[in-house]
Amino acid sequence: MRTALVVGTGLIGTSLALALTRRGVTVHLVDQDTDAARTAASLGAGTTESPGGTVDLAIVAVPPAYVAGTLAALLRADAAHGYLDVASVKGGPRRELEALGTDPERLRRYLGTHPMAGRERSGPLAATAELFEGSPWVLTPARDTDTEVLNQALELVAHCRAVPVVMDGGAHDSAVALVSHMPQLVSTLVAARLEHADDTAVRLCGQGIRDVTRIAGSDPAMWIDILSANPGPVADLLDALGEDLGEAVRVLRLLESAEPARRAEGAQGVERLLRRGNAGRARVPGKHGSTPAAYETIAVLISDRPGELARIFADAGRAGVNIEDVRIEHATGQQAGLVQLSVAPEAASGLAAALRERGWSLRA
Ligand SMILES: NC(=O)c1ccc[n+]([C@@H]2O[C@H](COP(=O)([O-])OP(=O)(O)OC[C@H]3O[C@@H](n4cnc5c(N)ncnc54)[C@H](O)[C@@H]3O)[C@@H](O)[C@H]2O)c1
Ligand SMILES: O=C(O)C(=O)C[C@]1(C(=O)O)C=C[C@@H](O)C=C1
Repeated sequence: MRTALVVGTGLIGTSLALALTRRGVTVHLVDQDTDAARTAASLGAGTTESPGGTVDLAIVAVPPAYVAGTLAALLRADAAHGYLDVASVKGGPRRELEALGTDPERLRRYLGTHPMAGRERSGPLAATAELFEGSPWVLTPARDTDTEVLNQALELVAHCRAVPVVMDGGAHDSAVALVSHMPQLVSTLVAARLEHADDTAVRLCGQGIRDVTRIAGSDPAMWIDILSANPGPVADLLDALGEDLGEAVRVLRLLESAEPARRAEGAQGVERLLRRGNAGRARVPGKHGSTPAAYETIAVLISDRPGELARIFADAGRAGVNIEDVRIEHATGQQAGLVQLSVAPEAASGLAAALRERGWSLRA
């Protein structure tokens, strides 16, 4: 990739533009707020000059509600060879693009992505080139996504030193409901309890409450968009959390009892909740690089036809396997390449069998 167009030069757009510029890519910056684009340029993220032609990759980093409209306009203008967005929800933008009547041939050149890194602050001044380092970056290719665009996305992720994770768009939206959207609301609700709290209590805030409420400082406008695009799964999770809260209240009331047996039952109930929390917390992975995971690699031969890579990812998705990393070797002068898929060891043999069944050739 030699040239890129970044539309939306806030936190995410400017951060990835900084990373691309550092790797020698010429980045053109556009924002409906010209001050934001100028600020990004002054930080060294690229130029506000128009590309004056088709760029290699257009990256749309505007709030979720404006993603489909922005992409549709870029696609109509043939602004780039490949198109990505980075919105926090994936089902909505694609459906909207289809509903806008986007030519299916052009739609193949679009890939929905989502970097799982961010901050509670918005705008170009909050950006850093290192924002995505070691974090997952989800790619959601459709069955017919152009392989070249998928490769461009992998190049972007590599330039940002993030870790590509390939997923189906719907599975992505369910997963982020659990690991991002529900936590945002819970942090918000805990912080909201402080709004009218007594100063004597607020003065005592230590690191615990800072950790729990950091993301409560996020931009409401952005989160209205995100939650509007994923309300059902988040509401279901909060329903379940409400049951846990009910249980927490029940066992705490037991602890208030004068009867030793009821107090003992209460203590056991509290311990159960705390241990479940320990178990959940233990599953939160460190950033890639800090706790390296041992993956197994499956090598698949592909022909140089459009859509081959997207087809492998779709087949892995159907087999229920998450691809943790991917490397592609193109054999020079040959109409073939080798795709190295890294997966969790327990998933490797199942994935190999599923791919063989679907006609793929695996290299030992
Ligand atoms: N903030 C995060 O932690 C985070 C993390 C991952 C992905 N995302 C996603 O990245 C995208 C951008 O988020 P952000 O945090 O950088 O927001 P931001 O508010 O910092 O930046 C958004 C920028 O988009 C511009 N903009 C809005 N509408 C536009 C339009 N129609 N055309 C051109 N520019 C327009 C705004 O002026 C603003 O500068 C969102 O889709 C969000 O879901 C955010
Ligand atoms: O750490 C933060 O402040 C974030 O905003 C990060 C976070 C997240 O929930 O992990 C928030 C929303 C984005 O879609 C992706 C990342």
